[in-house]
Amino acid sequence: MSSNVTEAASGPAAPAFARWATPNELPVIDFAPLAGGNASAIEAVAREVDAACREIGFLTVVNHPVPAAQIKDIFHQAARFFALPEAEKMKSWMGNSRNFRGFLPMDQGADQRNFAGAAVPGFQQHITGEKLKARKPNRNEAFQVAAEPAPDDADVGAGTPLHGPNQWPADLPGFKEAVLGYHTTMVGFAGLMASLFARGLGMPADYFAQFYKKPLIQLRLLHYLPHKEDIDALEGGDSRAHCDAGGFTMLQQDDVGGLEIKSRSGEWLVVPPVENSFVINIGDSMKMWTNHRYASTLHRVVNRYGRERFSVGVFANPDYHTIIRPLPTCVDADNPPKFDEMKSGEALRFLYSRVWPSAPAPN
Ligand SMILES: O=C(O)CCC(=O)C(=O)O
Ligand SMILES: [Fe+2]
Repeated sequence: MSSNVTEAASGPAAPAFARWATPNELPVIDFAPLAGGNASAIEAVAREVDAACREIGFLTVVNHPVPAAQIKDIFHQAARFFALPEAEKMKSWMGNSRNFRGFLPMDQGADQRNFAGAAVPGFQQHITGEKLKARKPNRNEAFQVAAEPAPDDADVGAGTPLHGPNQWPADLPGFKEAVLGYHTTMVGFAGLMASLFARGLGMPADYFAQFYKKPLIQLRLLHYLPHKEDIDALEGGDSRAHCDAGGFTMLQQDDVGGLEIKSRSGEWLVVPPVENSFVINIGDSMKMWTNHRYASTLHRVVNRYGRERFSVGVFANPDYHTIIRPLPTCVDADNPPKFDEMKSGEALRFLYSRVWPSAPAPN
């Protein structure tokens, strides 16, 4: 694994069809100063994060609080799960869930009969209208979970969308515990990120906490085979390039590489794998919250590297009932509000039901 970005930036593997992002384009931000609790050091980190979010909406974080052993283990768990026979994996098929939990096989899309939720102007524009019809499913297999609800969960009882059970493989000892353990750790890290965003946006550090009380934070294990098709097929109307939908994403990719982000000038930049780092990116919900001050940047994965690739994404979505309105610090005479309000849960349902399979809702 590359030990630093400079090495990756000048490494021999730079593909001809895209190029490595440089640290100027994709900042590498050191979180070590946060550990000391020094107020001005925290502000300085928040300002760096803020600048990256305004500019490209992606950043690489080193010296983050997630234990290296836990990261190693989640990749181990992902490899165990995806190595199961297809029939075993299909026992936890996402299409059996109404909450978009479970196994998503390669190349599988949604069923139009399950489309739900309402479109919001400015949100998930890569799937609105005709673009959705031209879009092919992703060429990866995935396994998705969210928080495990308590037996007496009020939202599950009330039938609130996106709340419900996970689907676990029957015969994979320790898998459920490890995956939920990683989820719990990442909920903590998401809280830290949210406090940095709030500081950078001139809001109280705990501002977002009120919207992350029972957050719909998803964990997605991903497995990609080497890409054989013509790469140009990913560029046009049928691109699987996308902007993330929720607040922000916290990603682990292995040392294969393959995550590419579209620069403002229209170039595809490869995100260099940096050992023990997280890639953090802004999703459409945070773009909306910040009245488009923060960039939600188009990205895709193309595994051009001849070996299988694993990644683990954590999607920090707020509580279902969150109403997103432009933050007061992001609105002024030069930046009038770009929208009135957005119902977070319904907006996420709009996306999920269009890209993933689902069991039909009860009548
Ligand atoms: O696998 C990756 O590196 C990124 C995956 C991704 O963009 C997503 O699942 O939203
Ligand atoms: Fe993404």
